[in-house]
Amino acid sequence: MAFRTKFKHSGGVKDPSTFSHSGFHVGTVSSPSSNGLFNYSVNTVSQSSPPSVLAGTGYSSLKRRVPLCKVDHGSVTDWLAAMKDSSPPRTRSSRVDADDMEYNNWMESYPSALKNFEKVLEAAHGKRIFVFLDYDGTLSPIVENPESAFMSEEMRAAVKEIASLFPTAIITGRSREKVRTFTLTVYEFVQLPELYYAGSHGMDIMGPAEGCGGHKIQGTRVLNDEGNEIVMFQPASEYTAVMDEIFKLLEEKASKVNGAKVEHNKFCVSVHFRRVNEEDWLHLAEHVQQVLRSYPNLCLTQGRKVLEVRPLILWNKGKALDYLLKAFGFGNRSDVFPIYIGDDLTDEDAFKSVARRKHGLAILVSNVVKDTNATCSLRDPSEVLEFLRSLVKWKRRCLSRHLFVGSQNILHKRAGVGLNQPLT
Ligand SMILES: O=P(O)(O)OC[C@H]1O[C@H](O[C@H]2O[C@H](CO)[C@@H](O)[C@H](O)[C@H]2O)[C@H](O)[C@@H](O)[C@@H]1O
Repeated sequence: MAFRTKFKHSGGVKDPSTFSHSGFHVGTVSSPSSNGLFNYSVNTVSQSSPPSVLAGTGYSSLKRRVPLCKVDHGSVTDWLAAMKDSSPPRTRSSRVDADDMEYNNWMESYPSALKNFEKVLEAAHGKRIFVFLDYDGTLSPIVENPESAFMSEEMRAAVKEIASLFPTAIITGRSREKVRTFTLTVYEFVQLPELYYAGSHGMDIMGPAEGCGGHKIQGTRVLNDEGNEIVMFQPASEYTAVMDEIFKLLEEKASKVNGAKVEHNKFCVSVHFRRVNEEDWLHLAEHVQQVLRSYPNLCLTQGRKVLEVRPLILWNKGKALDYLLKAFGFGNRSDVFPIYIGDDLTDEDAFKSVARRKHGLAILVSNVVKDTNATCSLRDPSEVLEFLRSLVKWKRRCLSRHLFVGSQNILHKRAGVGLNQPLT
């Protein structure tokens, strides 16, 4: 079974693989292979055919189209509309029946990866699984204060086990390196040295140094604390100073808006509006837009109640996933099976990257209806935990079966019996 999606992208975009981010763009994207102009208007995700993942579970057409990407400086009211679009005001507990029905219909198109776990295994059969995890909203629940988004000990234990069985990386908007003493890095939240980390939405990668088919991958080789060679790759390294500058400007502007919070995530500055009254959102957006006007080489993307300013380069979580697979030595292999789990707009680039591959699984974490390039879903981090545990259990079963067959063969050999003959 192939885990691939076929989506129609509208808004004048021919090749979704060329998107740089899911978000607003301010200015143009420079690409070495283009004339520097990368013009498109609105990237919407819509479905024209059912995703083939977990085929047979049925399909209900979802007519709604939600813009994922607003391009050009646009009017600030467009920004505001998108801020509201991506911030469903109600929680599931307070949703009315009609919404539940809509959600159930949606689940037919994006079936639960947990309820269909056997099908997941079937699809992954004989392939090498790589696990990619987003952090906020995937491993940790969304909370009011970004500094308190801790993952549970159970989740940490499950991720640790996953990493002992599959190459595993965290791809997050958070900072990988310490930028400010009082801001926690993603590593300080996860605390697992056995993982690889890509911070700043994939723009700050610490990955394995194996390379693909003997070819060296881009990046600087360094030794980690365990003495292993790793590779560091920062495609936006020349933006370090400008990001420091923009952080200061945005922090100053945001201080005028009650509840706004600005986070320095190294190659991305996040302006949080979760604790800002809705009537002040426009005010905040205006401030951000005003600052950005003087920085045509930066762009704005959007996450869960957060506006994120980042370098305008052709790099995103999807590119980071591709880079890491290459770094693991599996860039061009057809037997790789990446599993990517994420909850946010910025994860859509990674979902697209998985969809472009022959095999793999893109899982959206959501308990509300969302347009997405993922092929299946999990409701919330507690289901992510269950899914990871199932994966661990299954892999352990496979390994012990292997071990059992291996030891049987040794016994057969010792007894001088043919390998396929039963021992009497
Ligand atoms: O790529 P991710 O790992 O999902 O990180 C994206 C952003 O996540 C954080 O913000 C989000 O989670 C906060 C804590 O639950 C929540 O308060 C906020 O509203 C969300 O947007 C993080 O603070 C950002 O720096 C990340 O870029």
